[in-house]
This record gives sequence, C-alpha cells and structure tokens, in this order.
Amino acid sequence: MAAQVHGFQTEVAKLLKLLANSLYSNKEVFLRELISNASDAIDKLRFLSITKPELAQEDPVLRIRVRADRDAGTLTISDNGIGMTLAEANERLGTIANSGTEDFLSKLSADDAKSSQLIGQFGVGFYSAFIVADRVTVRSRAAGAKPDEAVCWSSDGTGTYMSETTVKADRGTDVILHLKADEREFLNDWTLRETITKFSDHISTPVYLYEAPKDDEKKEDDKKEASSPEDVWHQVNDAKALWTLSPKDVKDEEYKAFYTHLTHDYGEPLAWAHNRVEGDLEYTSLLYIPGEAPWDLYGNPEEQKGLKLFVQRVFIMDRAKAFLPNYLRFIRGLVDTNDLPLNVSRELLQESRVVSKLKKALTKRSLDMIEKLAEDKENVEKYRTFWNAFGRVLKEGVVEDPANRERILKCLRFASTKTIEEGDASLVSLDEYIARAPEAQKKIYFLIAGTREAAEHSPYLETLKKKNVEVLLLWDRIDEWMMNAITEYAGKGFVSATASDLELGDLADKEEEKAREEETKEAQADIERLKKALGDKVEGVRVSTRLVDSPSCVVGSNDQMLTAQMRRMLEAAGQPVPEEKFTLEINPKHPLITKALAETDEKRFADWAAVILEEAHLADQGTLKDPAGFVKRLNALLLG
Ligand SMILES: Nc1ncnc2c1ncn2[C@@H]1O[C@H](COP(=O)(O)OP(=O)(O)OP(=O)(O)O)[C@@H](O)[C@H]1O
Repeated sequence: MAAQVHGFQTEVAKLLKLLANSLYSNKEVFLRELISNASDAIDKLRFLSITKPELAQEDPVLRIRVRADRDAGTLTISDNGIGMTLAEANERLGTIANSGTEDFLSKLSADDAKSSQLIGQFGVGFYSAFIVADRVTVRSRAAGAKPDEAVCWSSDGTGTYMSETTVKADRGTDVILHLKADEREFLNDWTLRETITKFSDHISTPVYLYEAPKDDEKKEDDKKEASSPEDVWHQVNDAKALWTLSPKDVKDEEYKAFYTHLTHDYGEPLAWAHNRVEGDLEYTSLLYIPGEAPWDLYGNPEEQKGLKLFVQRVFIMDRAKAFLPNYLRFIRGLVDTNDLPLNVSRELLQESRVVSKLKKALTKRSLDMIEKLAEDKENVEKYRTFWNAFGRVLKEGVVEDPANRERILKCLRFASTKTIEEGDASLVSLDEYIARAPEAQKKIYFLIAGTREAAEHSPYLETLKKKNVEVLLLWDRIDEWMMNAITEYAGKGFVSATASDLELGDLADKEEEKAREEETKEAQADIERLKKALGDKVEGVRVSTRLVDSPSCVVGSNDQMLTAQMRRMLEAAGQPVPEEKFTLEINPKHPLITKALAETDEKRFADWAAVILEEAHLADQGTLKDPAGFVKRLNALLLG
C-alpha cells in the first residue's frame, strides 16, 4: 500500500507546539513516557497470551531495548510487546483519546515542572518524543500479524503524519527518534543510563541499553563475528515488581519513584501503605495518597482513575474502580491478588464476592492510612495539604459509607468560631472540639451558611459566642447533605445554631432564662404589634435567645425546613422551591427595635417591621425577594 499522509487531530497539533516550548527544561521526560508505553505494550501482550499463548511464542522473552546510533543521530526504543496494526497506529498516534485534552491544554503553563507532571496524566505521553526529535518514526508489528503486515508511521510533528504498511521481522514496536541537532546528549551512554535508571527501575520488564564495545575491543570484535547480545545489551533496571518485595526491603525513595511510575505524577505522594495479606483473602496492595488533587477529581465518574489490578503478578487492567468506594477515588495504587481468575473482566468484577471483600479490606487500609496521617503530630502540614486537596471528597463518605462513618468523621476537619480567630490555617477535629468544650456542653454546635463570611458574621452565633461555646462553621456545598446524615459523634448530638428551638441545655443560665421570660412578658404587646404589621409574611414573632448585637434574625418554623443553602441548591438546579414562612426573632434591647417600637404612625411602623424582617432575611440568605421594595422602605425611614 502506498504511503498515506494524514493531518493530526487539531488538539494534537496544538499540543505538539505547546509541549516543545513548555517542557524545555524537563525534556528527558520523553524517555519516561516512551519506556512506559513500551512497558504497557508488554503488559498487554502478557495478559493476552494467558488465553492465546501462541501470540508470544516466537519471541517469548519480553524486554525493552534502548539503542543510540551516533552516526545516524537516532535513538530507538524497542519492545516486543503487543504492537500495532496500521489502523491502530493511525488511530492512536494521531489523536488524543482523553476527553480532557482541552482542559489539559489550558493548564499547560510557563511553569515547566507543573506541566511535565501533567503530561502523563493526560495520556499524551507519546507526543513528548517531539520535544527532542525533529522526526519520529514508529515501526510496529502487532502480535499475531505477519511480517509484511507491519506499519511504518512517521512525522516531523508539524501537523501531518505519514503511514504505510511495511515489513518487520519481529513482533513489537520500534520508536525511532531522529534527534534535533542540539539534543544529541541523548546519544551519550552515560546520560541514557542515568535517565533510564531514574525512570525505569521499578518497571517489571527488563530494560536493556545498547553499549557498544570500546574502540579497541571493537577492532578485536570486528575480526570476530558480531558480538553476542550479552556483550552489548546491558540491563539497567532490576525489573522486580516492587510490591512483591517485603515492605522492610523497600526504601522510601523507591516507593516514591514507583508512585511516579504508576501515576505519572511527578510530585511526591503524601503517604503510602503497602500490605501483604495471607489467609482467607490473599492480596498485596500498595496504596498512595497523592500530594495534589488531580484536575478531574470532581469530573465525570467514568473517567476516575481507580487502581491497577494484577492477578498473580500479571497486569490485568488499569482504572479498576470496583476496589474502592467513590469517596476514596483520589487514592492511587495497585492490588495484586491470587483470588481472582486471570481472565477476569470488568463486568465480572462488579459481581464478584472476592472483589467486594477486597473493597472492604482496601477501604479499611485507605482509612487507616488517612487516620495515620491525621494523627502524625510531627507532620501537621501534610494533613493540612491532604485536607485542602481531598477533604471535600472525604466528606462524601459520611453519607456514602455508614459502616465507616465514625472513622471518617474522626478524620474531618472544621473551621470554627475559635479557629477563625486563630487564623486561616487552623482547623479543628471533632475529637479536639469535644476535648476543649466546657463540661456543661453536651452537644456539638454547628452553623451552615452560604459563604465563609456569612458563617463568620452570622447573627445566629451571638449568644453562643458570648457563652464561649465553639461553633463549627460550614459553607461547602456538600455540608448540608453531610450534616443531614449525622446525628451524633462519640455519643454527642449535633445542634444547628439556626435550629428553631436552640437547645442550650446546661449552658443555659438560669438567671438569663428568667430575665428572658420577663422580657417576653413585657414585650408581649410589642410582639403582637409586630405580628399584626407583618401579617402572613411570618409564621410568628418572638424574643430571641441567640441575639446579642443584632436586632433580629429569622428561624425556620421547624427543623424539617429547607435551609438557605438547600434552597439555593434547589434554585440552581431549576427545582421548584417551596414557599416557606419563618419566625422572626427580635432582640428587644437593640436600639433599632426600640426605635421602631417608639413609632406612633402605624403606616411608618409597618415599614419598620418589614425592614427588620428583610434585614434578617438578608443576613441569612444574602438575597431578598423584593430588594427594590426594601431599599424604598429603608430610604423612607432614613429620610423620615
Ligand atoms: N510501544 C507501543 N506499543 C504499542 N502501542 C503503543 C506503544 N506506544 C504507544 N502505543 C499506543 O498509542 C497510544 C497513545 O500513547 P500515548 O503515550 O500518547 O498515551 P497513553 O499511553 O494512552 O497514555 P499515558 O501516556 O497516559 O499512559 C497508547 O495508548 C497505545 O495504544
């Protein structure tokens, strides 16, 4: 077949341009990407040959080879893995499969280190070859294909590529880089050895580097037959599957390097847990908490990462999501088990009892790891990083995983009326909250608001603050949903500061209660007057226990009512929001209330009453149904 010229998918062309510029100071990553592709191709072949042993038969020793040709100025990375057909090469080397490409492109910045971390995450690894090469040729023969059914693919990375059928004697793929004139350092044995060792030590397939015999040996060799493979191909990695080693034999640096290999994340993981379990359920797991949240943490669940699955050390699949619950989707790593069949499919995973047992065990391992990080007093910073990156996802677990709820709650961190005074970085755990609460306090108080500022300045906190009661402050979208799912922690109930009958329990002061009863009695006529003026705009009017500095607030008629945040969420989702009536609470000592009550003109008093109610709504929700009416009334009173 004649050679055909194809245009790259637009994103690829864009990406190629960006890659060359943004990764300039990190250019050796191309070797990591190409070796990792070669290793993937070998894993795939290993897997397929479980059911079709004939595929690997003719060339059964699987390996990766790297060879520099100084005369030709080329560097070749070869593998005898699964290979590609012509159609596959056209499809896979001309497009980007990942739907997040646009997103990726927008994240590539002038910040080199960051960009190089992102490369692998987005499945654009192959294209990194163009950082150092001005032409890349790929020769590949798919497993099971005949020698004359191979493909030759070639491009200079400027917009088009050429592909045609060719003849290739052996199975697998050669990626040939024609190095740019100023990138010839990658032809140097020493540089290659250094770089390959750095990137491939934990690859479970042997990687060989071609090292030509020294000059004098060469002359000798020339006289002899060509030198034997052992003389020129030197293995540069130890090709052991790291997770099969005993944890005590693995150094921290090795765990970190393996993490990069596994995830293509160049940053350091925050923690890892390596467990080998024998007995009823046999498995080895190596789980990591990344140092940063991936860009798609809240994206399409279908594209979530999941774990790598191995069965009896054979790689079976990537992105196996059945082993961890959704709220632990940020955990990366692998599980290797002897209890699943080698031919297990994704569908089978869903129904397998072994998988559900493994999921339970791995959830426990992950929570152990998170808990350990949370309790590590020497590395408080690390848990803060964890919390900022993954805290919101962990909160989902409170609802999603009732069996582990108590453990998850233990790991949560909150802002509170106290921590906010201490500064932004300070947060409190429920255990700390309980430990520092006064003995008389039997409950855990919390407040949910739309924003941090609204929470911080909420009038609902005034009495609690005065009594020195710490209140947890929540403003994440998920908080409402989460708090609805919890009733207690460590035997202590939760109380919302906006609850219609704010329970103070032993915190209530007998004197104060008496004074309030008096106040209520005295204010009875005023309350009736306000009720009359407000008519059906309110459910009722009463004297507040919670206000100190503010004139008024509104509370739901009962605790089943939707909170402001829930209403906003319903509105945003285009759902009908039921009309609700609130009880207006007033602080009779507040000068604004006294001033209003001193008004003798009933028409003007009606404006006062409306403004007092509207102010309370505004402080609670940040919006009003009739803002223009409010402004008009307020102005009339101000000018009055
Ligand atoms: N050496 C190879 N042998 C067989 N197929 C390959 C080889 N190199 C690349 N491919 C094919 O080309 C595709 C694109 O490779 P590329 O490195 O761009 O992305 P990826 O490997 O899918 O993603 P990532 O780099 O994140 O692992 C691969 O998925 C694979 O199917």
